[in-house]
Amino acid sequence: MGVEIRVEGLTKSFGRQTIWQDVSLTLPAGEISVLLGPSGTGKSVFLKSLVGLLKPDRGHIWVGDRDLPYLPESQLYDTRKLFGVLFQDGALFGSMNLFDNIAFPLREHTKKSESEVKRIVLEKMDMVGLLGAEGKLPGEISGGMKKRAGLARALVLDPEILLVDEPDSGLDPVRTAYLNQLIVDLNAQINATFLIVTHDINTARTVPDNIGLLFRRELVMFGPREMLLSSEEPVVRQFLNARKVGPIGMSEEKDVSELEAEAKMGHDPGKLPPIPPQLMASDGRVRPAQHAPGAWCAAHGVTPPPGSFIDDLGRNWVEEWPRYVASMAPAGADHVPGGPPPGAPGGRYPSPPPGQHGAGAGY
Ligand SMILES: Nc1ncnc2c1ncn2[C@@H]1O[C@H](COP(=O)(O)OP(=O)(O)OP(=O)(O)O)[C@@H](O)[C@H]1O
Repeated sequence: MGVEIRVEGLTKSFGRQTIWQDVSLTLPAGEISVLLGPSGTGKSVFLKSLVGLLKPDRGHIWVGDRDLPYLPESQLYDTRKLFGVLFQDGALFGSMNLFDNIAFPLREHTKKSESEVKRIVLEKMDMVGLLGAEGKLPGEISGGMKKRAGLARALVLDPEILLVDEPDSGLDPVRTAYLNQLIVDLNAQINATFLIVTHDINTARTVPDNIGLLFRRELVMFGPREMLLSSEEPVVRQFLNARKVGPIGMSEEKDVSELEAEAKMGHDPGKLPPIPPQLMASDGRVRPAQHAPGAWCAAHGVTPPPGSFIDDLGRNWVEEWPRYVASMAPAGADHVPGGPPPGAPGGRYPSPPPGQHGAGAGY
């Protein structure tokens, strides 16, 4: 199970430029969180601060009982091994083939034998669907393959925390959909704590357990996906619905006169769209940290927008969920007698741990 990361009052500036201030949030262990924000709001700076590549001006980053910004170099080095990071461009070495790129952290940070290195590299390449491409150079493969190679490299030290910076950058919508599925599948498999920075609204709406939004040098909101997707807060609503109406302007924020003009024109932000069902692991399993659809809304007395949690086949996943979970195999069994409920994704899923699925679990 991944570890929880607790960020308290974190502030970062470069010279006189404050990037963000007083950021506090908790990345729950094993859950997938997404960080959003207009360009330049410091999302990448936040990821780099989390992994200790940038030092904040003040505040705390608790990883277990270690406060990362204040660790002596030797402990920081150890703590960093808990993290796997996929940088925006994959950060692969151009002159090394994929095998050597992915093996790099193992050869650099462990004393494993070459046969052990080979076993681990091939296992991770298999996990991201790259088996057979070991000998290719980064310049010979597509953008999507580079991302997957970067992911395999981020996984070789079996991280407890996986940070992913813009997995969708430079990818077409279909490749983005495949990569999103891979991220959800990996979370189901390794159960680490994930934080993904993205601009892709579809990713933000369907993949994570939690969403955070940076704007005007602050973390506007961070919480369960359902909380943000049902929020009436203008910035959150504008961003998550990719609309022009709202406080975010062409170059960061609109001024008062622009907002007044918008109000005079009678522009209103419209109705909130339905909350889509969350993306499931491709074999249909419930991720250990996954919450029941509608659980946050039910626990907080929030009526989700009409049409929420209904999939393309018209099934309402709030109603479907107890049946879906109940039909799962008993712990240890591989297959569900009779298969999954009609139309449920995949046909093979393990029993979820107890206590994960009741309304309000974990909130
Ligand atoms: N090492 C650095 N030194 C000085 N300024 C920096 C440094 N790294 C980032 N910045 C500045 O911090 C701000 C935030 O950058 P960052 O890349 O984190 O934004 P972002 O939200 O990830 O943007 P995008 O969505 O466009 O990738 C920018 O103004 C950038 O120029």
